Amino acid sequence: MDINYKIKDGRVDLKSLNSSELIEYIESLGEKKFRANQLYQWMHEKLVTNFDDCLNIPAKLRESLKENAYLMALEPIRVQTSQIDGTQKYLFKLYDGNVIESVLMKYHHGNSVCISSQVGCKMGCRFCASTLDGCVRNLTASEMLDQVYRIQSISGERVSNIVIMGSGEPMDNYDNVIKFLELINSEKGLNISLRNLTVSTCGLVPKIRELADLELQITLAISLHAPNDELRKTMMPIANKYSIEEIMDACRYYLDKTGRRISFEYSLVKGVNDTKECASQLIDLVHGLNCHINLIPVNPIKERDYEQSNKDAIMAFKNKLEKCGINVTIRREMGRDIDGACGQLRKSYMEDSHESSSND
Ligand SMILES: C[S@@+](CC[C@H](N)C(=O)[O-])C[C@H]1O[C@@H](n2cnc3c(N)ncnc32)[C@H](O)[C@@H]1O
Ligand code: SF4
Repeated sequence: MDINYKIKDGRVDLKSLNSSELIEYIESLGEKKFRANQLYQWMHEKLVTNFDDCLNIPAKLRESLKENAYLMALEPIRVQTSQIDGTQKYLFKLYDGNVIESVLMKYHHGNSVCISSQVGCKMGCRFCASTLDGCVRNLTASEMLDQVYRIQSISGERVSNIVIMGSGEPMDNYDNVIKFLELINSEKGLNISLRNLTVSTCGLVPKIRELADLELQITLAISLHAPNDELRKTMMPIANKYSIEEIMDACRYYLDKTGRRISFEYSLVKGVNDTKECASQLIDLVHGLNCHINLIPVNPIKERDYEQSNKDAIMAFKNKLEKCGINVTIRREMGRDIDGACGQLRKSYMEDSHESSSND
């Protein structure tokens, strides 16, 4: 696996190392293996953000770690809490000044965190705020982990589900995402079951197949949004590279390998993909596949002209699918009062800071 663990002034990104890599690193400093186990526990179980908080680590080793290694800790710069349902949106500053967003959603079955996988996104989907300024960089495994760790520490809420559905295309940052899955699932860390993890992709077919070969018990969510290639190309540039047929083949492969039901995300846009004809095509497309369809009333962004389908059209679409025995839900809008589509909080923060710096 080609992951660059060096970060910030060439120091080693300790939180991205699994326990055997950490042992190897600590032994390379001339220290005993049990120190690595202690350190792993401080980082991934006790969720410390500072070497000085690792109380049973000798001061000499702490100093050496400060010099040679880096303990990834995101800086929370804004937290918005919904008065309606308690959903919280977090803005975090990264070590290089970039900003990302994550969301904590509270459900009856537990707390779910939606994390970002990249700073921005290069995929260019027309409805999405995350892609408006392109992709700045991939997030490291430690930066993905720390979104969960910080949210759990700040909110005091135990996180049981994670969806990689924030800004970025996880399959475009494949190695770091796989490492994140390994670490978050680690028994020595938060030990979150892979069954409680969802990776959402716009459909990078070769990576879906690579992921299937790992036979992990995670849920694969496909951002489909259109039932035919012609329409999909108007909404998502990736449709020019991979056809829906190729995506469906990859989904069948994923299902064969993992036994996991596939999720499809379908954002309903008024007059674009919410017609009876689209519903019929979608029914034909998923016929016989063990899947679930999540209908999302599109969240309009000011930079684009897409409008949300009206309630009647959404219900008619859902009913048509249901009549054909398809598992379908309409995604509940979480945190409507603090809303903004995914990526919008970051975008408005960037615009505010740009404005205030140009007014200085
Ligand atoms: C932001 S993406 C991140 C994961 C991955 N890149 C993908 O496309 O699946 C997560 C989900 O949010 C959806 N999404 C993005 N912008 C949206 C908007 N304005 N309204 C509704 N859903 C949106 C995407 O289509 C996708 O299903
Ligand atoms: S929907 Fe996903 S793939 Fe498309 S631009 Fe947004 S983050 Fe990227």
